[in-house]
Amino acid sequence: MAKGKSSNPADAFRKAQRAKELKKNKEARKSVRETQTIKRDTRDLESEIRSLKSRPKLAAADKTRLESLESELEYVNKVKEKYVAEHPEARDRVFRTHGDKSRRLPGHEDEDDEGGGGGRGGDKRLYDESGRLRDPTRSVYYDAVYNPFGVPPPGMPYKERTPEPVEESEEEDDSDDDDDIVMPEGPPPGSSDEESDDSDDIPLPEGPPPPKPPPIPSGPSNAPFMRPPLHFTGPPGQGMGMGQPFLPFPPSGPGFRPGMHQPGMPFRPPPQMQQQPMGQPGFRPRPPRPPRQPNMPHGKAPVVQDPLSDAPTQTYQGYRIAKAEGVAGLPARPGGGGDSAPVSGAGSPSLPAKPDSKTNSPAPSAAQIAAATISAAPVLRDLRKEATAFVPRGVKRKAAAAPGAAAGVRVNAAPGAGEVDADGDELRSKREDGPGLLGVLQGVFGEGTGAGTGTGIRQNTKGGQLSAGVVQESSRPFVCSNLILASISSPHFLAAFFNMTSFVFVTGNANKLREVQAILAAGDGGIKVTSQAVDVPEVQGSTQEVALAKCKAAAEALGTACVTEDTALCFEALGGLPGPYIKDFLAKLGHEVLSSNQSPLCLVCTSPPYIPVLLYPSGPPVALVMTRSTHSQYMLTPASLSSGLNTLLTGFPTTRATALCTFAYSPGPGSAVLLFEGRTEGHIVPARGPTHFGWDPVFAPEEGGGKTYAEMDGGEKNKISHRYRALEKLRVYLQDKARKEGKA
Ligand SMILES: O=c1[nH]c(=O)c2ncn([C@@H]3O[C@H](COP(=O)(O)OP(=O)(O)OP(=O)(O)O)[C@@H](O)[C@H]3O)c2[nH]1
Ligand SMILES: [Mg+2]
Repeated sequence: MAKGKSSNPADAFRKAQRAKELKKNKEARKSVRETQTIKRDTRDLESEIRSLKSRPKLAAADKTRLESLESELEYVNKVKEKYVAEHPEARDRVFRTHGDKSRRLPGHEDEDDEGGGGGRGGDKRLYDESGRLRDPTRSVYYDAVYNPFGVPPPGMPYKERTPEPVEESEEEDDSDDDDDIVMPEGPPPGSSDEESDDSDDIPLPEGPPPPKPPPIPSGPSNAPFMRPPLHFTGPPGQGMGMGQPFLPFPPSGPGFRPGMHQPGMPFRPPPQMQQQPMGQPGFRPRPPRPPRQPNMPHGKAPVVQDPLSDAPTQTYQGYRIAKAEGVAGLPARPGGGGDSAPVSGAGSPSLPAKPDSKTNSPAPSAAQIAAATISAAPVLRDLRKEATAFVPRGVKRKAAAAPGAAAGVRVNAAPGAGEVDADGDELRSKREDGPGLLGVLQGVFGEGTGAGTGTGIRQNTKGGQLSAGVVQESSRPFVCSNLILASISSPHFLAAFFNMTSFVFVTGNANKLREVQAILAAGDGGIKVTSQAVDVPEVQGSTQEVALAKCKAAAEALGTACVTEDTALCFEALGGLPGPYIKDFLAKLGHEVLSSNQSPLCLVCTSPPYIPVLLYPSGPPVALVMTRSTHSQYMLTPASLSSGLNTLLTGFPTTRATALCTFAYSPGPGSAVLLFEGRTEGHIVPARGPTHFGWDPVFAPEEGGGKTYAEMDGGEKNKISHRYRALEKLRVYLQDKARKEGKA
């Protein structure tokens, strides 16, 4: 592989294309510059040179300036000479300075001398008597549809666009006409140009000059402004002034203005009116200018946009349109028959179709040519097309795919968010109804009834908003907004609005406290418990007396409201004993010695006959205590009352017992104490189950299905226990009390 060359043929091709393009652009720019140089008017240059030379003494700066001007003039003339050598017929248009009369064709010596001001003749030559521009198409503001008079916007100075070489020559022709200069015989200068896509040079047509234009029918000479026809709708190749009959224009009444298109009548503007009366020698009808294409600058659209050119910038759209329609559709200009108007064959059904080079359509006949009409239909701009000319291709493709969407193919920008309807709007599917906040609250606090009292939540519609009410005794619902509902879960709110209260439970028994908390937690809530261990003396007496004394002492010790609890286990057979003294009994006796889950006790008699005796704890509560009576003999004696709480009832006809719980509430020191009792009936049975809480193993409640308290789990016991029943009464009291206090 050669060094420095790309191994990628695609890259190499791209580079070659790029180089080719750059070269072409460079040549195009060069060509444009040369074109501008060729058409440059050197009179100002020569005038300044003469002025400088006429001075007796030149300063250094003036000398430099003179040299620069001379050098510049020499360069311009050199370029012009070169061009004239290739296009001799263009000599007069190229050399038109005062100092270069020698270079001009005979008969043109006086040209430009009359103008005085040169150039474009000043204001008086710009405007006609009625103050309108003689040639509005030269105005940079000219638009065939929107500004046919070329009037500058308010506050803006009038500016002329830079003419193309061809137009320059026309311009000169026009000025010649204006100056009443008799034109020499021969082809008009304007016919020397040839339209071409390639603007690299100024091609001049070969062959004979075009014939003289046909006579123009006379029109109203007092027409204030006549615009050249916009469209020549004759067959291609037959431009104006090609010997074809020029169709007469419809008569125009006084005050006729371009653009006043009468309905149902094709608009055919009259030919350009010149100051010189038509028909006089020297009069040459101005050839029609090509109509301005939408978004195209005036005049021809050069294929290559020269950034250095002072010509109005041509838009891309204009270039595309010119290339696709205008330039491609321009007829060949045989021999240069003056400026050609774009030919439209497809625009009118009465006109012959434009010949297609691909299909080798025959050339239009004379009849077709004769039937050609000039159309001045306004050029309608497709603004939408213009605006979207630069839309990226990818977007266009998507837009082109849009009809598919109409056929049902839709893009859901939020998949999963839901179905869309025919209009693409999301269909709001009904969500499954959940309990919602209201439902949750109602599940917790109940659903308040309309007129009754009690606590509950119910929906209330007010002002379209979901509200909730708490039905209380007053039957006056508390209405709150959704925002307040959101804060209902706070304990403070619950305590305040649902009569939640708390109390201090004075006890030294952890098992008691645990059960109280569990019972309250399993209930309908609303009561918080804190515990305090206070060593208070327990008096003797009935359960009530003991409970009252205990609570009173606790309240006084604490100096505040409190709750105490006292438990009694009352054996029926013993007249209610141990009752409130069960704690001491339990402490002394404990549980029974034998229990069903213990291994059989093997007793061995050490005296003759030494018969081993196996004793099992089943059967009647017979407990035998083996005592040594002699040194060689052991005796089995009943255990009797000597051991175990459950053995207290041995020999008694009933084992029935009552578990009694008494809660005592003191509102405070010195206040009356309230008692709340709960009872659970059962039997004293041999101990079964865990032994961690008092006499639970030996108490079998009647509702327990034969189980002892100890054999039940916490939940089971707390539903039927003496403590639960007493506590429930206390809760109801405290909540009612709180409600009443809250109400007050
Ligand atoms: O098996 C049991 N199941 C129970 O449900 C239960 N409740 C109380 N007890 C026991 O009965 C005596 C009560 O005496 P008691 O009321 O004076 O209680 P206490 O002194 O332990 O505490 P407190 O007085 O500080 O509250 C104490 O030995 C408690 O252990 C229970 N035993
Ligand atoms: Mg106690």
